[in-house]
Amino acid sequence: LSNQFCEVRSGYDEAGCGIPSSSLSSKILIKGGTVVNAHQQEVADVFVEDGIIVVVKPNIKVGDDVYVIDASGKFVMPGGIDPHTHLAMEFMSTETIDDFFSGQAAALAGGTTMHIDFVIPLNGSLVAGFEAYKKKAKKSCMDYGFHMAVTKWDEVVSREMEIMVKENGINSFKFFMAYKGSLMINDDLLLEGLKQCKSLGALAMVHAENGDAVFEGQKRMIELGITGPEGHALSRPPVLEGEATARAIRLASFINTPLYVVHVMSIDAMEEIARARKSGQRVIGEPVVSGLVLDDSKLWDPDFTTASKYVMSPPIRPSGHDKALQAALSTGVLQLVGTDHCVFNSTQKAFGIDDFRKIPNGVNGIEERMHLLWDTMVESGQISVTDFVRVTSTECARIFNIYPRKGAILAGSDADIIILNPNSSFEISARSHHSRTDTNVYEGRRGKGKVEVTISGGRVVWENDELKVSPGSGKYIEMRPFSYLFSGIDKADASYISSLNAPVNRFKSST
Ligand SMILES: NC(=O)NCCC(=O)O
Ligand SMILES: [Zn+2]
Ligand SMILES: [Zn+2]
Repeated sequence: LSNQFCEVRSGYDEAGCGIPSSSLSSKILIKGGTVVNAHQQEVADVFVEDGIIVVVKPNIKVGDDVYVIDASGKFVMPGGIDPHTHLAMEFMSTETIDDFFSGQAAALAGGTTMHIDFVIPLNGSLVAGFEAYKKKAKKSCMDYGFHMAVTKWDEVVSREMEIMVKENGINSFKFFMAYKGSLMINDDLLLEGLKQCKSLGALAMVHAENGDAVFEGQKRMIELGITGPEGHALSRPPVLEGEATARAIRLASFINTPLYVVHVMSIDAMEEIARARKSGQRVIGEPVVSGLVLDDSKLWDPDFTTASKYVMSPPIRPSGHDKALQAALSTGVLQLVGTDHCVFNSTQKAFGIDDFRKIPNGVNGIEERMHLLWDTMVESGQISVTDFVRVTSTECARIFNIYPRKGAILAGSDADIIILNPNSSFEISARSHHSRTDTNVYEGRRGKGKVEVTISGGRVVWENDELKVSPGSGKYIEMRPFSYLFSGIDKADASYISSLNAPVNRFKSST
């Protein structure tokens, strides 16, 4: 029954959960673990009360009313923050199978304690989209925030962006450069959006693929009779991701505002980001776990259910891109890791059995991200344990301006904490995962390092392979504008203007 989870409403322990009710105590002491922050690691105890970390130091003494967890030999780390998810998203004529409860329950079982989901406007309206997502998120069992997509442009949308930032706790807007005919925007809109983001101190995010060229590529595949899942990848090659990434970077440079490139899947896109960052531009690159650990080979699998589960955009690339993205993450070219968790079950994927263009795009990852990254990056020696915390949690909190409330094990931070045993191991399967989908793109993967305990908002929600989660216990985390990425932008603008060396109104008549 390991893929079931107990729903616990505060105050009682449902029969069969198997977790001592003392773990529901509002006071927790984590003893003797190695506490890891992005800036340092040290052996210390962590004392939590009423959802907040109260003190971090060695040898804390407590009374009998405290639930004590022995973490010796294990790592005590900030819960993961997934910057990129789609729960209960209406997309490609269907809706993702994980909602804000099942997706978050899966996240908690894998050591992620906060995620930032993308609000999709309703008929272009940001306010209507926000209201709809607020309702969807009522069943949340962990903390969450929102990015907002912008899919059309007029004065109303421009004003709604301001309302989102000033009244609704949103500090990032996503522009889809692909999905022609649905979410896709053009350069004109992107420029307007970048300007408005800059003036509001909000971060512009892009899904970078050339949507017009993808449309052409899809026609080409269909004309060639390539209708299976491999046609998806062949219709949108890396060059189209590189082109759109370069274009978005140059437009952001022209406006002089920071840019965040979501789901960087190819060497082509990564190299554009590397070049821009080398020149001093503020560009953030987010690889997702599928791009880091998978290659495209399974798209050619003779079984449609198997092949179609790998369809996502941008596509999972041929072998070689994965290793290059790992290297870029370990050297700081890319800064944080998301999942783009956007799951459809095999029945939904089968909508595209005759035509890959109808396969709903998206893969799982919210439960698997922390384990796969630990195994792939830390166990292999590519990154340190402190870097693991940085790329899975702290950097996300900094970029979206919620650090050190989130992303740290410090006195005063929210008690979102995981305990990872480096000597234990994990195995991934759709039979045991907590997502509602019936397939898993990481099926059969095993690795070292296991999240044994997850504490969310000061409550033990995952222990002994059992989940104890309650709908409605998650909080909406408002995110303020003008993160560190905006510091100094005004000075750069001023020096740009003085560098123009062009007189104002030089030939304009004074009359
Ligand atoms: N990535 C994907 O295939 N589905 C989710 C929507 C998006 O992020 O583009
Ligand atoms: Zn996208
Ligand atoms: Zn996405």
